[in-house]
Amino acid sequence: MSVWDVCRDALHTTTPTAIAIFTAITIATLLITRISSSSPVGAPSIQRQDGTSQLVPRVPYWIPILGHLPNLVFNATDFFAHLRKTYPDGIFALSILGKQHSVIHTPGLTTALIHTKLENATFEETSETFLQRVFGFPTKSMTKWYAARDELMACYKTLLSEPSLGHMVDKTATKARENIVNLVSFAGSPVDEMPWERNGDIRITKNAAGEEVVEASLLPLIRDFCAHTAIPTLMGSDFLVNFPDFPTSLWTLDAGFILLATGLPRWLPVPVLTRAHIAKKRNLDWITQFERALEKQANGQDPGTEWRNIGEEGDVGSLVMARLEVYRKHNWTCPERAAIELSLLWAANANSNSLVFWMIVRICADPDLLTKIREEFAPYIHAVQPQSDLPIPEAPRIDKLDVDGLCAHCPLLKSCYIECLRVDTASWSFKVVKQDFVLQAREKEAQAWLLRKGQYAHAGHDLHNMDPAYFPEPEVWKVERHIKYEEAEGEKRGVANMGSIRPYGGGHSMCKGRSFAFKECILFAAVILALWDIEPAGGGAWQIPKHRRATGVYGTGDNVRVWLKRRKLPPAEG
Ligand code: HEM
Repeated sequence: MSVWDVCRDALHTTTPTAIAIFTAITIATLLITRISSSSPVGAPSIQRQDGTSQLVPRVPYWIPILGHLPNLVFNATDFFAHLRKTYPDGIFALSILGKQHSVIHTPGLTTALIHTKLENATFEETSETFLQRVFGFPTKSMTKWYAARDELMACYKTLLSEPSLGHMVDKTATKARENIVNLVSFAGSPVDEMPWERNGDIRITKNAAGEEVVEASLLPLIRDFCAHTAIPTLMGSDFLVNFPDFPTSLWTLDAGFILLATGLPRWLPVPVLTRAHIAKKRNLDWITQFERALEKQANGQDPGTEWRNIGEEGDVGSLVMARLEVYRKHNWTCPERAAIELSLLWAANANSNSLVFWMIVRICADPDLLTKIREEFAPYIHAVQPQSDLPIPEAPRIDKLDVDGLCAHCPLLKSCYIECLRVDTASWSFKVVKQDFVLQAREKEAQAWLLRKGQYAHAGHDLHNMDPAYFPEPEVWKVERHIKYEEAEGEKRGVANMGSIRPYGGGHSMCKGRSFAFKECILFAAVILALWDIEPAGGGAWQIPKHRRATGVYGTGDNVRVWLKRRKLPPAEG
């Protein structure tokens, strides 16, 4: 007898009285849950003696245990927009699977949370869970992790400060200059395509004017172009030559990030999860081979012909080289090292590359803005068309590229970057509360809130970014929002800055790649727009693609098909 037969028989044999009792119990349970869940979190006995700190207001819910989980699964965006309005003081508490989660959405409280002392609240447990479940760090090696953690963290100064940051940016710029002429190669056959074209479903066709154009899917094309251009800066020039499918496998892991983070086993029949497990293993194998080659090189042995550049001064980036010393000092195995580097490569690509995609879409969708941006960056990036008598024209060439100038003197381009971080990014900072503590913004007479041990605290940066109290018409992408004009030397100069937007989190766990991310996003957007004309496939107006939630910068499920053609450039002199 099937389960269905059992249920049908049960329904037939159930008396109307039993159904009435069941319905009454269900309604009573829902009502009791709704009423009992509407008091503040925690017992009144823990209210502070001075009576100044309040318990976090709890959002009522109907279903025991699940709490607000259904709201998050089915309608998170509207649910949070409603809560932001209902709790204008900037904090409310949700219940999910019996755990209390306080969510913060005002800048003052966010600053207080991200700068709170580590003994009050910390992100570390969560990042360790990610390290093990998503990036494959062996659980049995955690003591090694604790012993080396501070030294490994200290290596991040190479990402944040000069001269190493400048070297990274220079290397990325050199590679970008080289690669951008073949953003699409017009090769006509998959074997001859550039590695970043392979996921872009490339076709050569003609536009209405009869010009040859390449039709491509924009998100995979941009994402892979950025990955193939920036990863050598961290991992050296051999890594992607040996493992050209690494970025594709990284996106597969990224698509299953949340499922991997839950710790669900590999054998569960969930295709995204299975693919993510396979991708994780493949990526770890590849990075382990890289680590073995680095180790051989460090021991004065031959790493093999496929790693011929690994020993060149400056080929592998300073962060990876600095960490190599720590790994060797603490006797880490190559698979242990690989997990840490996989987490770095994910962090370095998952957000920036999609952000460049959004910048290109938003700028190209507004032809006036595109013209102004090209005028703005013209003094810092210049490309020419070399003349030739041959029937096939030579590839264009960037003869000037000044990344510092692009970053410092192009407020409109910078404001595009900031507006995309506001609209197209949904990062949250997340902490586990380790002991009861009072959270209070620094403004005068700000309300103090009591957070309790064992709860979770989240700063929902996107809730603030979409708050009409701070950003009028928040859902509209407006580039001018972040620019202020100042008088300097008799001239009006625009200056763009982040204001209260915090896409990189803050405090102890703040993004370590933020300075590099800013420079590479500006660089990539500028080189793409300087050399290429991009329009929707088939012509016509752009449709802004719909967001699909990701871990930070949004992705999209829409296939944005575009036509790309080389811009008409001035002839090279001489
Ligand atoms: C637009 C691009 C990027 C965005 C929006 C972004 C955002 C973030 C966020 C929100 C965090 C967590 C912060 C917190 O918990 O408070 C983070 C962590 C991190 N990011 Fe980024 N990131 C970007 C690019 C990069 C790049 C290019 C790199 C490396 C080159 C990088 C390296 C890291 C690292 C190593 C961490 C972990 C920090 C830690 O555990 O202490 N990120 N990022």
